[in-house]
Amino acid sequence: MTTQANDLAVDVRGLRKQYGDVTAVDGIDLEIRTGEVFGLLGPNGAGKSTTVEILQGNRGRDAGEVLVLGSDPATGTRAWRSRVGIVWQDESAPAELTVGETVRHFARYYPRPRDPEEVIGLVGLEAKVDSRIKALSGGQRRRLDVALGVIGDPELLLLDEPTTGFDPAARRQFWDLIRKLAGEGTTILLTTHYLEEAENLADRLAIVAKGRVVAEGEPAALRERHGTGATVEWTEPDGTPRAEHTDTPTKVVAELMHRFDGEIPGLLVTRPTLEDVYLRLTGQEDVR
Ligand SMILES: Nc1ncnc2c1ncn2[C@@H]1O[C@H](COP(=O)(O)OP(=O)(O)OP(=O)(O)O)[C@@H](O)[C@H]1O
Repeated sequence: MTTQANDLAVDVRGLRKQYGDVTAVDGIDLEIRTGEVFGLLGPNGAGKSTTVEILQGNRGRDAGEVLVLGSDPATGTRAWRSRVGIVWQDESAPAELTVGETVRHFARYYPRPRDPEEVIGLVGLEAKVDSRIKALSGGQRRRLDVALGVIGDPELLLLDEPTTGFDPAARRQFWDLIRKLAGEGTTILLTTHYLEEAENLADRLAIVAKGRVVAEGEPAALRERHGTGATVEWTEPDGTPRAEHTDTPTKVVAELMHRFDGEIPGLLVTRPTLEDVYLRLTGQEDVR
């Protein structure tokens, strides 16, 4: 099936960005379909933030074609900007203002904003509407950042490492929020270091390493495609644990059955996890 150009919220071909001697983005292609949650997953320094900044129109590029909601971000108009929601890292909203004041204030920048009270509810900050920003926890602060990112009712939301520094409970609450926004039809691009986050949220993801996309697709399909073989583990009669990596696990198990003449002690057959695939593709196998 070919994707129509107008089904794409983001269409990137051959993107390159150099900082002096450092090649941050080395020929990235990306297609993000309207309505999907897309994860850009990769280790530190892979080029994720640079890519997102270029999509936001906040950073120039050295080469490549980039269309975001049909426009080149480098020449994006004010009307285009109002259709793209950006969740800034370390948003510098005035600390003395309350949550309610801040969201209502930002709403005035947009031609067709969402209702501020509804957005505060959406991000789960109803109880904090009269709290000053400086009194919010890190996770609540991040929710406010998302509220400011969606107050203009964007078609596309760009989130750069939205949950870095969250505790596990805050991360899960944040995932619910992203799913809610996706359920309303917002196209979402998020970058993350966390494989679990990408696997839980993303309809499709691209794994980036050293400025290149090394794999792309639905999480389950990536595991299928790149996670070859299986590991068969068992225990020998003298108690020695054994493991064999193989492309034909059924054959190995059949041979073991024959040798043991029935039950195989400690039998375990495992396929590579997406984490194994990710670590291999990003050249981090040794960290396990
Ligand atoms: N303003 C800059 N000036 C010089 N080099 C930069 C600049 N911004 C990023 N880089 C370099 O470009 C490369 C890619 O950085 P980038 O921040 O895009 O990666 P990232 O995948 O977002 O990493 P992280 O997960 O650590 O945020 C890195 O080597 C980084 O040091």
